[in-house]
Amino acid sequence: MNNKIVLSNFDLGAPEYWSYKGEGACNVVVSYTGPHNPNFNGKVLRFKKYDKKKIFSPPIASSNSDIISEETTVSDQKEIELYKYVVDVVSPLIGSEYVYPGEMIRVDKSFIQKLDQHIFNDRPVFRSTLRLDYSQSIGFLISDLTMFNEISLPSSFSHSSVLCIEIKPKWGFLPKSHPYLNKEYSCLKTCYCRYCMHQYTKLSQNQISTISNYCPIDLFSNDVNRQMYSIVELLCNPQNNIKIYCDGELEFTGSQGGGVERDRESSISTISNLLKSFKLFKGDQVINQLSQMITTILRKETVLSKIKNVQMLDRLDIEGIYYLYKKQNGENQASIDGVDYSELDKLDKQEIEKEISDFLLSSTLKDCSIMISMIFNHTIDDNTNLDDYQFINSTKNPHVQSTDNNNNKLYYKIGIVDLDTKKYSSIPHYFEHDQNILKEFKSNKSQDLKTCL
Ligand SMILES: O=P(O)(O)O[C@@H]1[C@@H](OP(=O)(O)O)[C@H](OP(=O)(O)O)[C@H](O)[C@H](OP(=O)(O)O)[C@H]1OP(=O)(O)O
Ligand SMILES: Nc1ncnc2c1ncn2[C@@H]1O[C@H](COP(=O)(O)OP(=O)(O)OP(=O)(O)O)[C@@H](O)[C@H]1O
Repeated sequence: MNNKIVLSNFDLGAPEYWSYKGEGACNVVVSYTGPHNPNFNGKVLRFKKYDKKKIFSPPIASSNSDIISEETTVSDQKEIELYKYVVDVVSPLIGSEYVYPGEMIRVDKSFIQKLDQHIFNDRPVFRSTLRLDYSQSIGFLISDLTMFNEISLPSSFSHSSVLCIEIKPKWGFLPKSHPYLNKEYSCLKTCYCRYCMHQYTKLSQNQISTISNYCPIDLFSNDVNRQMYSIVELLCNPQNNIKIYCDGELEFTGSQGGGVERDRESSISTISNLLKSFKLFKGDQVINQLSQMITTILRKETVLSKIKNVQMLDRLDIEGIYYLYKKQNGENQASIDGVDYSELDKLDKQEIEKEISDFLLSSTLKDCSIMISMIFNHTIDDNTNLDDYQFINSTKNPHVQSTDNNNNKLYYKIGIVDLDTKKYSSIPHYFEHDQNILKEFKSNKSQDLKTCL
């Protein structure tokens, strides 16, 4: 295998050629909207934001023999490590067909500074306090997963809009019961999923205004009705878990995703009107038809099971991992009555390292997003039977016959984004966060709340 990573030098043109596309907690993504350029059409750039915790990042000579470059900063080194992690570790586990690591490119610092100013007013206010990291000189040039540029579609699709649904599914499994789990909460922890419990903390901190009925256990369940229900609930209460792009533009998300705060009815009508305006859907059943469409695509693919399998590398739960973390760091472990750590004490040094690295890998997949873009050339109405449609993964079938009858065909592609590494040093925070979520949930959940099993 060729391990050399080439840092390509591109003239990215004027910062004004790039438009704000989206962002999460750590990265900003811009898409190319400048004059025709085969290097950039249908591509996005992903840049890191300034990391508050970073103390100092002087330029240093590259010590990494895998890298072909003249000079890299500490901040750049992190990006290079991230790239290698996605390509060498994550991609083989979740399937290279779903991973678009893109190309690592060298970027002029003044470009980043100017781009930062250019996009500032388009960014959600609650995110915009963290500016782009001016010390970086590396960016990622990635295929725009909201579009279909690199795939040749039949000419009858040339006037159809591209619909892209992005889902941040979160944790799709329940932990096993372990003898070292905090007894006060262990019954809750094994019956209610992390997402559903976390809703109560988010509500108490005014991050959300209503508890969502979306449950990741439904989405990952493989039960078609539970899956469809989960997508409907995501659409009705989007928070930061669902986004809708039409022709590459972000048109709908929740307030936590950078959108407007809406109630259930308003979300339903906004989505229905939006998809009707793009002539993608018509009638009264837009939400149900859309959720069936997404469910059908996900069920044809292995993306959910692959994500869940990696998430389940969290075998010991954060309560076990934090115990091992403290042991590694020589911290005193207070013995708690009735709590049995013997299972953990049996692990040797290598086994502890393996459990912790698998836990961090799992944490990456607990926070990733799935982008599903689709294109179809007939408006879907209430009478459209989606079972009559042929759902075609366009990346697996790139050679489309233009003479085919394309009336009942829907082409889609899927990419998983945000596969960033999670930090070892975050383990104490993860433990504290976990216990706070459990505490808040225990004091506020109603007696008759249905479990996530
Ligand atoms: O811990 P969680 O489940 O709240 O996840 C965090 C996300 O919150 P969410 O619950 O999805 O709203 C959080 O998302 P938001 O900033 O809330 O949109 C980040 O993705 C965060 O990642 P990082 O630590 O900044 O790399 C996520 O932190 P990690 O736990 O993945 O490190
Ligand atoms: N390849 C891509 N094509 C199109 N849009 C993308 C692509 N990658 C990311 N995006 C958009 O940009 C947004 C932010 O990207 P990303 O999730 O990587 O940021 P992040 O800061 O790492 O997120 P998080 O808060 O989850 O850590 C995504 O939610 C998605 O809408």
